[in-house]
Amino acid sequence: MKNIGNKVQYQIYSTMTNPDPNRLPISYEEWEKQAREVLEDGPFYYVAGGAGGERTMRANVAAFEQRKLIPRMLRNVEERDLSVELLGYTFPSPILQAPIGVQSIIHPEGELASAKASAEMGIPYIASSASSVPMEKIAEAMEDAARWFQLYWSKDPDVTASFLRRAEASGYSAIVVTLDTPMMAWREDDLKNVYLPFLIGEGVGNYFTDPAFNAKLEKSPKEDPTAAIMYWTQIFGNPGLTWDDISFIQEHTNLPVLLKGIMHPDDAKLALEYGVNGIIVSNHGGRQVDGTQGALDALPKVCNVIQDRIPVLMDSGIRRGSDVIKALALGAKGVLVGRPCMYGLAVAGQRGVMEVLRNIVADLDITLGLSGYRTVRDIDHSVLDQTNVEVEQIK
Ligand SMILES: Cc1cc2nc3c(=O)[nH]c(=O)nc-3n(C[C@H](O)[C@H](O)[C@H](O)COP(=O)(O)O)c2cc1C
Ligand SMILES: O=C(O)C(=O)c1ccccc1
Repeated sequence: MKNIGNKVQYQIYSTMTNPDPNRLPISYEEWEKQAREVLEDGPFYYVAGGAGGERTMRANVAAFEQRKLIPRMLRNVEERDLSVELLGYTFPSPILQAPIGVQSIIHPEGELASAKASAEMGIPYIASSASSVPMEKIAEAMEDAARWFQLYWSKDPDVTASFLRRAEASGYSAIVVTLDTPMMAWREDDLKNVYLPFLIGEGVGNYFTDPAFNAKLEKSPKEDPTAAIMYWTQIFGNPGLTWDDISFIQEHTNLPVLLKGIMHPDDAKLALEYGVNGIIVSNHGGRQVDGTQGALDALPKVCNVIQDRIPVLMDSGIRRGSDVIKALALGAKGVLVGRPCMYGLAVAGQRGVMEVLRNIVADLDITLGLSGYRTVRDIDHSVLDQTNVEVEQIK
């Protein structure tokens, strides 16, 4: 993706004399607005909403607003390179697609469209345990493109072990264990709309095709979907887990294990002690605990603990190129993009997700150069204004 920003800008401006009648939005706000127009209340608020009074969602955005970049001049930024190395793989940019379940409520092609968009762009795709279609179908659609599997750690250990086996067998190259969702949060929009997609059999593609899951049912999910959904609600999450259980995951996979949902520096310390291969600083896009710190604000202390021993990624609030730069400046090695991709999916399926990703990457490339950097690896906290922030947090 060398100088991709200039190429995308040129491509867009070159339609000036011959406008494209099917033009898609550019800004995050416009994508969200158009998604609102095409989705019913239930699905739209399921995606757009957060936990409680949405204070965490606002804190995520505010954290990016509060940090300020100070660009550097005259540093030859003619040839830029966005590539990064993560867990021994080289990726074209530090951007990954966040794991998002139940995409059938957003677009009929769901995960197959978003996964193909990722494959086309070379952007790693993190498939959710709660995908509408089984992980093998996503893998097939992506051919040999980079993909990780996000595990919802089931209360049924046979299901967990089976998911790990299936992910390895279908070519996923890392396991992302999401720790912040052992149960669904108090989500006011969904309660108001009386909307929970799983209860109507959406987002259970991996479970209903799983031999370990089906072995626990008297009748197959096809014969008795209600009983299968009931069993799913019992085993989906496990609030009883502790750090000592991490060994179960490590014993059941040869893939690198990343923990998603780490916010506290003491949990970062535990992640190191328990020998995981990476962490993702995240508050789940403000969908789990209302009133937490913005995820960006949790990064410096976490990175201080980790000291580059394992990669730290982050998500929750990434909307534009400059957000990516701020996250990298505070120690992240990569970032996950969530809702923006889903608004792209709602508005225009695979093409929509591709354009959302392409535009964030293009914006990142241009903003990187204009800030005085040729590669994302060169970014550090010196690009940030240190006034009015807790300087001691930034190392
Ligand atoms: C509709 C929706 C479904 C999600 N499903 C999952 C999931 O299945 N697994 C998971 O680990 N995170 C899930 N997330 C959280 C995302 O992976 C990510 O942490 C979050 O969206 C990042 O914040 P952002 O939307 O502000 O970019 C979901 C988020 C949304 C919006
Ligand atoms: O809605 C979510 O945020 C989420 O993570 C989830 C949880 C279970 C199934 C699907 C998505």
